[in-house]
Amino acid sequence: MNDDKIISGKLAASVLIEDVKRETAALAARGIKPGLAVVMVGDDPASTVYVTSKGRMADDCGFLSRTYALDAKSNQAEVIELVKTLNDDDEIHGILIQLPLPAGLDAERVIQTVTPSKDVDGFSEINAGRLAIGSTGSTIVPCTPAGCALLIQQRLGADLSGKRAIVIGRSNIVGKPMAQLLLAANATVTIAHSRTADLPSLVRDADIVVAAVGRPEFVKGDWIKPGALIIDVGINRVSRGEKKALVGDVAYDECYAKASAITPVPGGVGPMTIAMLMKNTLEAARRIGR
Ligand SMILES: Nc1nc(=O)c2c([nH]1)NC[C@@H]1CN(c3ccc(C(=O)N[C@@H](CCC(=O)O)C(=O)O)cc3)C=[N+]21
Repeated sequence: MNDDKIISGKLAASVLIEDVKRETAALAARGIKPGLAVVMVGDDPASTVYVTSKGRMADDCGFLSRTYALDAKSNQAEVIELVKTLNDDDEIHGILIQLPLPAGLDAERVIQTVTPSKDVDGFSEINAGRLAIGSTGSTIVPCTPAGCALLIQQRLGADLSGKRAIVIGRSNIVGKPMAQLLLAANATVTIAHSRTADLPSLVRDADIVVAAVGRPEFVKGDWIKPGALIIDVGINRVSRGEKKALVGDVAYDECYAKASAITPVPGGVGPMTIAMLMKNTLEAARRIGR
């Protein structure tokens, strides 16, 4: 079971978490305890699971962890009010608005209410803009693409000069920031999406494939250039006969056969997302400095 073609996000995440724990203990000596607030509206079962595991991980790291579970019928003003209160709360260094928000709430407005220094998801205009202009320093990078970039770097090195990457998906949460990170690492980047023509032929040119489309087993093995590195961001719950299974956005077995390396689902990108959230919260606490 030691297949080095499989990129274990689970393992890489546990290494990151050990770092975070050590650095959190060191910050405690300066009287700083990172505080993470997760705001969830409604009771979507998948969101409940994610929020619980984020809270547990924050506790594990030695953070202050607070979860706000608001009623599904909360109105815009109530949610905004809570976010503003957290912006001003000295115990809180990171604020995460669990997505999706119920229809009827303006998610974009809620997200943009989070003060950029506490925006540990990296979704604010300031953090997205800093990433886009290649600003180093205080940018907070969205957790999922940051985790993917680290996995890519661990396999291929920090400099992707001469490599072609394709990002399938153009969301603000994954696709766009992922493309920025690949570009910053000198890759030649294509962003594909639902309106892209002849996706298979674009994928066939790519040395790095990042699939973030949200469609189960969408990327096929015969699209993959032999030796490509595949990062599967998808998490799709599907029925397999009687059973339920978790599958990614790539058809795993056939893509595995062609790839030099591939992330599994589960145990790939998911755990890296949570680890990066902890890292972003620690970093926010260190910068805020109280
Ligand atoms: N503001 C915001 N930020 C997010 O980062 C965010 C969000 N909203 N909304 C929902 C998505 C989803 N997400 C996951 C994180 C970890 C796993 C994870 O650790 N998955 C495990 C187990 C999966 C399972 O068994 O369900 C794995 O892939 O191995 C999955 C999904 C973060 N999200």
